[in-house]
Amino acid sequence: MSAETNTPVVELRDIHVHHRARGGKLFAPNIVRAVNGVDFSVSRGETVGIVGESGCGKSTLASVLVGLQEPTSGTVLFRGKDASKRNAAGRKEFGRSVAVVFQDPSTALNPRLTISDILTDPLKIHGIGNAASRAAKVTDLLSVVGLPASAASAMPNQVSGGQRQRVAIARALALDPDIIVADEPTSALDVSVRAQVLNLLTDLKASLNLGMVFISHDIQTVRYVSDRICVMNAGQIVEQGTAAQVFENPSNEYTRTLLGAAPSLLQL
Ligand SMILES: Nc1ncnc2c1ncn2[C@@H]1O[C@H](COP(=O)(O)OP(=O)(O)OP(=O)(O)O)[C@@H](O)[C@H]1O
Repeated sequence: MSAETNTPVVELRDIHVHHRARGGKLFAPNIVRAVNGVDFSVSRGETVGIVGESGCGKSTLASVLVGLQEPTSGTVLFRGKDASKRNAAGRKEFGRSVAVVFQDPSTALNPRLTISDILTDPLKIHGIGNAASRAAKVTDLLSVVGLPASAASAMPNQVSGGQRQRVAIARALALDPDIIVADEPTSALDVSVRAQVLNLLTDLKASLNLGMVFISHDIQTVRYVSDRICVMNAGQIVEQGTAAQVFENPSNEYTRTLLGAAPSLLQL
């Protein structure tokens, strides 16, 4: 891990992601501008919230941030260097440094692997350690996310939804990342465990000095965890600032609409 806190680990410059949608014609396809000119950065030690309604491009932006999706145009910088110009080792380093936690742990975890195998896989893929050190790492990871060591031998469907999301978080931590991108990490969970998982993420971010990108449609949840908030609408970041700035003095009409429609943390 890098000790620097202020240099962005990932920086996006004028990112566009366009998808071909259904319909249209061969020479006149329907184009969805899922992300439409976004500048964004995240450093260690900060939580950046991305909030916006369903379909505004949050998940597409997340997949560019973690290197799963190539933008149609624009530049992704990883530790200050153009990620697209990195060699295989550099791309592997990107994958190691920026981890992702998806919305639904039931689909994000391989149901045929034990939890131990799920946590060991990233270490094997990156050639880290031997059998003994990996087993010790699994025990460590489980403890960090508040699960007993005995969970290692369980299958994902033998633990609760909240525990499964803890396993997904442990997997994200396996390679000692700089940044965790959490895409609606509590939305698929029972209301009763949402706050626990949210608190786990914020505690881990603080204790490990991680950078976190927290993506949600719920502006109150984003406010609870974020140092800085980006409001997204129709593929663009229409407002950004500290939680206080965005909540107390929103400059954009869309932000005011979101705030007006915001339910509350009671939904957690
Ligand atoms: N592979 C794809 N092909 C075509 N259109 C896509 C594709 N992926 C996303 N889109 C479209 O791009 C837009 C942005 O989608 P995206 O999933 O990034 O939004 P989101 O804010 O994360 O929404 P949600 O919270 O519902 O996932 C939507 O209109 C979506 O239908």
